[in-house]
Order: sequence, then structure tokens, then C-alpha cells
Amino acid sequence: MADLYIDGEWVDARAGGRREIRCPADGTLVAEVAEATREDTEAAIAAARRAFDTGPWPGTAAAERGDLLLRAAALLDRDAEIFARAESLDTGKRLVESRYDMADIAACLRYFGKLAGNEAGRVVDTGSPDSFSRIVHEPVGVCGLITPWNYPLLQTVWKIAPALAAGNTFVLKPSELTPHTAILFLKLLTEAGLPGGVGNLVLGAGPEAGAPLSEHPDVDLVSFTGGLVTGRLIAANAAATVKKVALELGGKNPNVVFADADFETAVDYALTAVFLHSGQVCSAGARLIVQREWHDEFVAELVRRAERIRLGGPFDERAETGPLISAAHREKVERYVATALEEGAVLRTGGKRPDDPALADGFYYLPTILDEVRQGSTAVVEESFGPVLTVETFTDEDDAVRIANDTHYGLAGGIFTSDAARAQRVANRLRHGTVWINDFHPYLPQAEWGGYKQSGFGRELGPTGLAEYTEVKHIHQNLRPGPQHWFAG
Ligand SMILES: NC(=O)c1ccc[n+]([C@@H]2O[C@H](COP(=O)([O-])OP(=O)(O)OC[C@H]3O[C@@H](n4cnc5c(N)ncnc54)[C@H](O)[C@@H]3O)[C@@H](O)[C@H]2O)c1
Ligand SMILES: C[N+](C)(C)CC=O
Repeated sequence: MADLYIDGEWVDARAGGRREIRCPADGTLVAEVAEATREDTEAAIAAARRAFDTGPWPGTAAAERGDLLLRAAALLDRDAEIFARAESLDTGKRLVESRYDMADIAACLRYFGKLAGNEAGRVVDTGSPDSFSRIVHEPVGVCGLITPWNYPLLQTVWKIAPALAAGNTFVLKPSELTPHTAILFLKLLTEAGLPGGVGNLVLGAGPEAGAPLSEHPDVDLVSFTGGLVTGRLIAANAAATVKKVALELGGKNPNVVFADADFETAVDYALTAVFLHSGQVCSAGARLIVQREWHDEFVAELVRRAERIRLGGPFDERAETGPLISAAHREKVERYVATALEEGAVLRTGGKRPDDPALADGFYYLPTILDEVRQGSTAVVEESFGPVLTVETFTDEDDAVRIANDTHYGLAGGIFTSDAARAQRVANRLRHGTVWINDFHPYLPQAEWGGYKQSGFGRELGPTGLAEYTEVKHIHQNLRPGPQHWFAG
């Protein structure tokens, strides 16, 4: 089937490449899709360039562009179940979680749909009645959008919605592992009225189908969500053409639990913080930093509950979390745990694949707790992106902040305490892009999302998320023009 969308047409990969997509829960074949090469991506970039330079989209009234996003939200509500099932088949994620994702995605479309056109620029005081200056926001141009497999459509729409609201054209390259909701979404956008060439879709491996989006001179902005290693490469490749770059990378997110928190609440959230979606969440609270006097009791309770987490496929209604995305990813998590143990971590539970024969065909891994990890050890420093919790202890507030900030990442963090003033003090001192107090994981379309340090730069969502997709221009007019006679001759 033709499932690249280039210049308003559904086409096959020019070189005829195909890729099998298999459900990570049991290995069943979901579908076979086109596998693009650089040539396809370059054709998509050319189409997006033409649509931007000569098409009507950038000059379409912002409110009209917003209306298109609002229509897309309504269509997504209509087709939510189809999208959720497709997302679950590609990712192995529980259907209920994919349904939540679809609701979040519709909310994001509505947010940017309503935000489009709210900002008409501003008039600047020039200090003179004889001149007039204004600031306008214009679309950046052609946007290359590269997205990961863990929240495939959500991460995609966090980019597409503001890009379209601001009047850009785009080429999307979703993860090669999870292409289906991107295909469905481009169809939905055309049904909502997106003109040909404005939105383009290429599928395939990053170094082949994705690389031109960071390298090509006709791409004005590359927005990337994915791992740190790939992010560094994208930034380096984009430097040659000095394009705008936005990077949403990984995290090694602290969850700081003070001994004055509500015990049961803190334990409960510590579990969801790390084991939601089997840890395959950029903001997973994979680093528990618990006040020393609570350590033993807290870890014992975590272990007891972690051992009861039910694993299963997307349509198993009893399952509480699912598989890892691929065999290769599970092997990476296994290596991470092996290294942690070699470096002195104490395994409290998990650390292996489940014994249940019903799960043997999927890429499952047991919820794992590694205690007594050393600061600076691999397990504390590196993102596992799997269901693995490391446990560290602290003595007082200063110690907690020092440990929580001792990471080259800076995406998100949580604080559990019943002391409201302490919560605010610690939140102010954490060098992370999102801080949750007595909560973990919520994100809102109206609140900026992004990382400090090596978790990336740029922000998605909120007004800043829209601004990322604009250029800012100063227009100045002399209202009383006449010769200046700066030069005598
Ligand atoms: N900060 C955030 O909001 C956020 C959200 C989700 C995931 N993530 C991070 O994403 C990572 C997991 O996702 P992943 O394994 O898909 O990441 P990844 O870096 O392997 O791949 C991400 C995307 O980049 C593409 N890619 C790979 N090499 C490329 C290249 N040379 N040029 C262009 N594109 C290339 C891939 O095909 C994929 O589409 C984790 O580190 C996670 O923390 C971050
Ligand atoms: C950004 N978020 C939390 C939705 C997904 C991160 O992997």
C-alpha cells in the first residue's frame, strides 16, 4: 500500500522498500509499510518548500488555520477508537492508555487551534512621532519533524499543531517502529482540509529517511524528540545550514520523597512514576531519592507492590502495564541492569524476563528495583527507558536538592512532602523543566514542556511552544522621509 504522503499524494517508496511492523506484545504482524530512502525525503522536502514559498498556507488567516486544527480535533474524537487500537498494536501499550493519549492529543489540537491568531505582534515605542515600529511573528518555513515510538501520535501532534497554527509546512518522520497513527493522522488532516504539500509524511529508518531533515538546506527548522545520542547528531548535522533546532531528549528524573509525606500516597505515585508504560516515558521517575529514615519501610512496600504488577498485552483488560518496544530495547535494559549489579547495586526485585509462558512471545521485562546504587554509577547516570527504579537516600533538604540535580539531564522531577513551603523551596531549586509536587506525570497543552541541560532545548506546548515555530520580525517605517545628509557629498 502507498503510505508515504508527498505533495498531496499517497505514494510508495521510490526504491520499493517495505518494512514489517510487529506488535511487541506477541510478535504478530500488524502490517507492512513503505520504507523511504533519502530520495523520498528529499521529494517531500521539495514539496513542503513549494507549498511554503508559493502556496496559500503561510498567508492563510491564522484563525482559519486554527479552525483546521479544531476540525482535526473533532475528527480525532470521532475516530479515537481506531487511532487508539492502531497505537496499541504498534507500541504494545494498553488500549486504555492509548485512549487517554487520544484525548490528550485532541486537547492539544484544540489548544493550538484556539491560540492561532491570538498574537498579532506588538507596536514598539520608537521615541519619535515620525516613525512607526512593529514586531510581527511569521512562520519559520519548512519544518522537519522527527518523533519517537513511545507516545507516537502525541509527540507528533505536539509538533504538527503549533507548526500548522503558525503557518509552516512540514515533513514528518515518525519512528520506523510505530508508523500507523501518523498515516491515519495525515489522512485525517486532509479530511479536515489541509492543502496538498503543506503536510508530508515519510516513513523509515532515521539515518536514511530522517537524516535529510537535519541536513537539507531547504529545511528551516528541525524539531526532534528522541534519545540524547541521536539528538546530538541532529544538532551537529543541522549546524552546517544553521537551521533552527528544537531538541526534546531523554531524562533521568528524580522523585524526591521526604519523610513527612503521606506514606501510602508517596509509595503509590513512586510506582506509577517509574512503571507506567513499563518505564518507556521520557519523564519516568526512575530515580527514587528517599529520606534516609523512610528507606527500609518504603522500599519494602515498593517491592511488595511491584511484584503484584500484572503484565500483559494491549487488549488484556487485567494487564497493568505492557511489553518493551522491541527485542533490541529489552536487551539494552538487560545490559543496563547487569552493569548496575556489577557496579554494586542490590537487586530487590525483578531483574529478569517474566516466567509466565503466556508472555513468552512479547518483549516483557519485570518491574525491577535496584537499591543502594552509588551516585555517579551507570545506573544513576544513564536513562534505562525501561521498568527499572534506582534507590538513593538523602539526609536533609540541601542534600535532596544536591542529589536530585546531580545529573546531566534535566527534564522533570517530583517532590513528595506535606510541608507546602518546603515543596516550593525545593521546586525552585531543581534544575528540571517540569517539577511536580505531590504528583507525577501530568502535562497540559497550556503548560510548556521541555528540558534543562542535556534533556534538550526549546519548549513544546504553551505559548512558547507556538513561538518556537515563528520567526520574529521588526518592521520600522520613517513617517517623514527626506534626505538625511549624513554624507556631505
Ligand atoms: N523530552 C521528551 O519530551 C521526550 C518524549 C518522548 C521520548 N523522549 C526520548 O526518546 C527516547 C526514546 O525514543 P527513540 O528510541 O525512538 O529515540 P531515537 O533517538 O532512537 O529515535 C527517535 C527518532 O529519531 C529518528 N532517528 C534516528 N537516527 C536519526 C538520524 N541520524 N537522523 C534523523 N533521525 C534519526 C528515529 O528514526 C526516530 O524517528 C528516550 O531517550 C526518551 O527519553 C523524549
Ligand atoms: C512527554 N510525554 C510525557 C508525554 C512522553 C514522554 O515520553
